[in-house]
Amino acid sequence: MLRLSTCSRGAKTASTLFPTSASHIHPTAAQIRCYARPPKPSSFQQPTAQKTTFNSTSSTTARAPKASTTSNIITFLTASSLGIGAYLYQWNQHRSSSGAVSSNPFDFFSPAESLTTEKWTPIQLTKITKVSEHTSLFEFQLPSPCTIPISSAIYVKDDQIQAMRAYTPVHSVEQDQGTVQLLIKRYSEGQVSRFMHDAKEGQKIEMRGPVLIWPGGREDLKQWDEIGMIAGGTGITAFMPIIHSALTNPDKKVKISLLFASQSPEELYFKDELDYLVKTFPNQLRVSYTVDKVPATPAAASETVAAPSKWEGHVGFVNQSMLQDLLPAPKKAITQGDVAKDKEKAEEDVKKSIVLVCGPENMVNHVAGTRGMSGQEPIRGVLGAMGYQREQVFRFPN
Ligand SMILES: Cc1cc2nc3c(=O)[nH]c(=O)nc-3n(C[C@H](O)[C@H](O)[C@H](O)COP(=O)(O)OP(=O)(O)OC[C@H]3O[C@@H](n4cnc5c(N)ncnc54)[C@H](O)[C@@H]3O)c2cc1C
Repeated sequence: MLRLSTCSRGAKTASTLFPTSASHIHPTAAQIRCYARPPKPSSFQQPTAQKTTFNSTSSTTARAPKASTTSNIITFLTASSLGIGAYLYQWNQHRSSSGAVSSNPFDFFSPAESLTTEKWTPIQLTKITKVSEHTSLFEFQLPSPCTIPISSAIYVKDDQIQAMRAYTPVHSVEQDQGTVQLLIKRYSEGQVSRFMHDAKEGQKIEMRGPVLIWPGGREDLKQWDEIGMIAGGTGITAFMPIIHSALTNPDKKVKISLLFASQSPEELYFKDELDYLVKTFPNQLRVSYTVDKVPATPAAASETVAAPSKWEGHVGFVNQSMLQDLLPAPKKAITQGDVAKDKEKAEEDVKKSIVLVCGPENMVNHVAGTRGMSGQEPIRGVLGAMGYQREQVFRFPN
């Protein structure tokens, strides 16, 4: 069964889509700090103009001790409106200096909501970068800094038709961050992906989350010696933060091997970054690529597409020969017949390596068999034929 508890402001437990029955991973309930930070009143400098006005108002009152009740009320109302005016002025000063997105000056009393699982929040789309013919990177400015856990998803809503879809933040880190980037591929019949590709910079998009998909934070990763990854197309978004987290962890050098499959070289997103990381961490990271097809002629290739003569990766759908020297080997299955000691050893063995699969449904089905609603269906497909068991494979939802 899927657990969908909430992550909310004030350091509550992360939401998770991770199956609670999965025995091979121990979700450590990553704490998500995702909260609004209203400006502190004490940090505001009272503008000189208002100070003068306040002084003159109070001195007027002091010089008229016998003023009537009516004039006292007028004085009080004047002072109050000047006070509110001063506050609004200060708020605007603060907004323009901090770059905060909220347009509500009374957020001082009711803080600006940041991204939360509890409700839809309009988040400003600040930048769109085209990365291939059908795919763009969308950057959003959060109303206030928020920790987006590694391997989490954010829901995006097309509010015209009330449809929502999950997307994986590409550069999530284990610290407060002010922006979120989503890599979204446009499908010609797709509702939310078309809505996003029609969106304009400056527009606000309704979002909800983050929801933890797999515990891939620095502490969680330490339990593994080796992680194998098979990504299909935009499925690479789930793996980029895990790779960064593993490579920058000084406490444990987890080995990572990745097979990245895409339709064409152009759709091998972040390839330059991955190649750079392989050169920088040659003992820790291995990456291999496969594409459905390479462009027929060099002339057919765009500037960003590798010409056929330059293509050195595999061609074709994921198969055993692409995986067998790359991934951590399949572990011995634990059977009822195992004596307690062997079972313990086999369980320990299984814990040390895992294979993650993320991509479009067809690709995941081909590689590991259908995940089913629970994500717990037996491993079939290419990995099943190679002897991988359910305990050693995690199929990301798609
Ligand atoms: C946890 C999670 C994380 C995800 N992260 C990302 C991400 O980072 N980037 C990203 O682009 N997508 C991601 N997805 C997929 C995304 O949620 C949507 O399913 C996708 O954008 C299509 O939505 P749509 O509304 O445009 O299409 P829909 O209206 O749902 O589908 C309409 C038609 O579009 C086509 N279509 C839809 N999806 C696919 C597909 N995957 N492959 C081939 N054809 C398809 C089919 O023809 C389908 O019939 C993620 C999904 C999950 C569950």
